[in-house]
Amino acid sequence: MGIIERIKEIEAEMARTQKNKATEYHLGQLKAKIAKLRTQLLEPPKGSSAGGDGFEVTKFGHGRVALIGFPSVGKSTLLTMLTGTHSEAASYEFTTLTCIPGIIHYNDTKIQLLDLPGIIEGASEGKGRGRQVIAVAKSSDLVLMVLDASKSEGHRQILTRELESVGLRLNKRPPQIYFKKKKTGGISFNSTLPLTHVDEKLCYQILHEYKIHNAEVLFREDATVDDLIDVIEGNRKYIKCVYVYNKIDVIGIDDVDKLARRPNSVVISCNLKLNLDRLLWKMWEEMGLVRVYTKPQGQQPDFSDPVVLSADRGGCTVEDFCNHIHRNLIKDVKYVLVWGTSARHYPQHCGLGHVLQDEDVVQIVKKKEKEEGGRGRFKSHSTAPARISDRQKKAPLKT
Ligand SMILES: Nc1nc2c(ncn2[C@@H]2O[C@H](COP(=O)(O)OP(=O)(O)OP(=O)(O)O)[C@@H](O)[C@H]2O)c(=O)[nH]1
Ligand SMILES: [K+]
Ligand SMILES: [Mg+2]
Repeated sequence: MGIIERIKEIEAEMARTQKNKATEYHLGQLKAKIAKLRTQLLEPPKGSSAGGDGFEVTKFGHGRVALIGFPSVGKSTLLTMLTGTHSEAASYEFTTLTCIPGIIHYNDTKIQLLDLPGIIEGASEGKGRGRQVIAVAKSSDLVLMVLDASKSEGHRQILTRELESVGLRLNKRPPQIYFKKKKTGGISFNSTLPLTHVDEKLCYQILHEYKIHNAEVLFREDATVDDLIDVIEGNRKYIKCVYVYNKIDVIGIDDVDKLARRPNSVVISCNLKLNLDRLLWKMWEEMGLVRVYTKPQGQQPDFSDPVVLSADRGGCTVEDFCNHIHRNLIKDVKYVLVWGTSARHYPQHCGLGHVLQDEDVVQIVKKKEKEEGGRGRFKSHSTAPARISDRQKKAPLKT
């Protein structure tokens, strides 16, 4: 029996099983069995080469965004509108067959947008090009789930399920469960609060299913069995997702209004060029990019060329910023001067641990500069940056 058939069989058994206190342990065990099989399913078949199907696109820019959706919802039309790169669009399904990259220039940053083939129910099991598409989604910083505003809401659920079943978690944070495998000592199970979904016995049973007999488990929130399995599997990918309802030109205003009010959703029409600026803004917000402008001593910063940091990718501290410029820079840094929203006063003298915010301006003061020149600390940074964003204007500038 193949893996997919085994998953189907266990799912059928779960559907047959009544949910109550007595069956809770059995159901938990079945869930763990399915999770293990799904992980097996994700492993590339032996002897298969990774290349050749047109899906390998090199990462480019400051972030990667993937367009995921059913066929003919308007993904390619959207890529063409936002990036200027042409991607074939047509009224028949599966027009797009590979991964097509484009670049969005926004707020002095470059964001890679990827057009992908449509996916259908069963994609996670290999239907269509589902597996490849989902692999690209996993490599992204943000998923734009494109939906046809005139079609049923069921599409969103089906897509979410497909992505979930291969370990993608949309708009969720990792469960607050500490889990560490040990060599000896048995299983220690603790929680910092009363638990309503999982007890010690259930936890043991799940761990047993994974043949784990020595481990430390600490629940820091009232997590579920599924959360526990996610933590044990350890290969889950937590990605932000914006739901993009396209084709609002073909539905009534009341329906548009309802969709627009859903969380993490943006309504657009590619045909009428409606609300695309709002979509870009939302995309930018969700990516959480932090632009930092470097100010050479005595000069103005180059406001067209920021160092772009992100909490998800490497962090936003002064140390991350320095490492971004040059890997050996850090040992020469004495302190930095910061102008911008992260600074309490302008300029603020900050150490390596200081967390920078979007549109901060940073001047690096090196150890030897001070020693060699013997210049006064305050004279050396006498020029304040000329362009300061509206948010930064709230505090006065030192010159
Ligand atoms: N009414 C309306 N039609 C649209 C809109 N955007 C795209 N379309 C049409 O929808 C059809 C499908 O568009 P595509 O961009 O090819 O859709 P896709 O999601 O890339 O499709 P596949 O590549 O086949 O998965 C085309 O006929 C588009 O002209 C829109 O805002 N409103
Ligand atoms: K199409
Ligand atoms: Mg397409």
